[in-house]
Amino acid sequence: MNTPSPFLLAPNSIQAVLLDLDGTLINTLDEFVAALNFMSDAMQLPHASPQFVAQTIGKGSEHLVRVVLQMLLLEAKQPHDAQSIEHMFEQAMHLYFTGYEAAGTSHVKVYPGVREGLEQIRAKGYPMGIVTNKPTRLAMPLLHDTGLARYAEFLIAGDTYAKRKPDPYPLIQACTRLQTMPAHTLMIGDSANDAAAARAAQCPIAILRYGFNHGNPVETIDADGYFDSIEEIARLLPSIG
Ligand SMILES: O=C(O)COP(=O)(O)O
Ligand SMILES: [Mg+2]
Repeated sequence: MNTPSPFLLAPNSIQAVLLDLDGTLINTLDEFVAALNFMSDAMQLPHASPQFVAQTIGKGSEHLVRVVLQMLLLEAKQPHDAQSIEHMFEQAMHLYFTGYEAAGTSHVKVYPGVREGLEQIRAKGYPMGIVTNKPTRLAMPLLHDTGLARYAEFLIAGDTYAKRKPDPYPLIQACTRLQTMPAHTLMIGDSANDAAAARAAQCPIAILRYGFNHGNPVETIDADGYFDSIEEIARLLPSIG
């Protein structure tokens, strides 16, 4: 851990940038909580705490809904087995999407330094792509309504391929689309999930300190550097355009 960092030692080897979405560009904790509360109300379950939601974000919607549902059933002392959970899971996913879409995008918070950083990265000549575990139907409106879509050449979402982060597959596909070698493609994320995918794809990985790292301190992530904003990362990258 914290061994020599290809990115920090050689920022001039970078030719393109990949961006995670939740916890990196935008903070949609309130939308996650609202969607899960909508689901809970319809299923007559208690509400999950925002803290529990924050530490469960980042591995895709199915993971979030499954873990929260299991936790709430235990809390409500509702008898359940693997089969009844599967049945309820389908209904829960449907309610979760309805709740998330009803929450809208008008209150979504773009983290400080994101717009400035992406503007600089683009001005310096780096093509960018987004690789998130969020499903396309939730990610696309967020990118358009926040105005962040204009910075990315493409969106690879949690349902674009059968495999998602921490699998390296979406990052390797992203490099193919950008026509850059993984070793020259910097991944910027907020969680151990992003770092595991980047390490396996052999992309350098920069981690933001402000996101959601499954409830663990960011310094426990095997990464090439930890940063307070995307603008700070942008300043390290030389102009290539
Ligand atoms: O788990 C999610 O829904 C999103 O996660 P990501 O944008 O951090 O990949
Ligand atoms: Mg994230």
